[in-house]
Amino acid sequence: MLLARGGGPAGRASPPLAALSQVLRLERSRRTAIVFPLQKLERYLAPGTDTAPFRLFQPGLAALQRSEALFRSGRGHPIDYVSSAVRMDHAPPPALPEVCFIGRSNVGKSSLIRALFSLAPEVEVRVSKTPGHTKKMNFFKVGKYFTLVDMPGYGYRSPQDFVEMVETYLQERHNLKRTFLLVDGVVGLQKTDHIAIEMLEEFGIPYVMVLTKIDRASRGLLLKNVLEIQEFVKESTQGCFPQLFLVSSVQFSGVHLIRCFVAHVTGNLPTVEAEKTC
Ligand SMILES: Nc1nc2c(ncn2[C@@H]2O[C@H](COP(=O)(O)OP(=O)(O)OP(=O)(O)O)[C@@H](O)[C@H]2O)c(=O)[nH]1
Ligand SMILES: [Mg+2]
Repeated sequence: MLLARGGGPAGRASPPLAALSQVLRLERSRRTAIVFPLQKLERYLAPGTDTAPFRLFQPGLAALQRSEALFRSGRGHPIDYVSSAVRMDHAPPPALPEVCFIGRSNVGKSSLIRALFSLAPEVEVRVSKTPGHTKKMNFFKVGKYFTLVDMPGYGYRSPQDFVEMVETYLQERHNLKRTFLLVDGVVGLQKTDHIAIEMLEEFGIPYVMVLTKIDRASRGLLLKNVLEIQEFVKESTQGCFPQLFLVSSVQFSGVHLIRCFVAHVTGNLPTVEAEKTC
């Protein structure tokens, strides 16, 4: 596997904590909060709470570093926006393993993708305060390893052809390895999220839930939402990975772990490494 090193072109600097080397300089507890935000919550749970799903995917430093290298552009390892599509026949050929990010308008899909790509500053990912900003499926190519798709949001001000566009994509995209369903960490699961979950379940598409904007939720609220969703996933879903992922695209918490999970599900990380613990 190619491990590209070095930064992108001069110009935009990477945000603090975008690179593991920056995180490793923090003291231990703060480091855990950034790399494994879900584990950080563990100590506030009542004794006897089932925390096994908190640690299903718990990569070691080598795996985290290997994944980060994939997300760092460099000579011989370009990371590029490829194209936007509203119809499947406009999508790029399904040549590489792919992951996509779906969720309600404004939940933070584009922001998370921007954070994932922060070590490739030449890649532009647009975010906006206004819901309904992303109107097309935006495809990004990470070297010769995988593609990543930023989807328009559902719910408020979603594009009219959303249902047709996204449903068709999910049903037809054979190289799709995992769907990341983003849920707002402050408000928890909403009615429209349940509709999306039903659709993923019905199509038999493997997915994983990501709680976003955790910097905005109090610890109590976050715990409540995490436990509720975890229970729901256990009792009512088949295709959802039992471990929730928590992210703040502003503070960078959870972003390194998602890079690693993307590398893992697209077959770019040896299984043994993904299973090793820190
Ligand atoms: N505090 C905080 N704000 C965030 C975070 N992620 C996104 N936001 C803000 O939420 C708003 C929406 O973010 P986007 O990333 O554009 O959301 P989206 O899901 O792509 O929205 P659509 O394209 O409209 O579907 C922006 O104002 C972001 O700055 C986060 O982790 N923390
Ligand atoms: Mg967007």
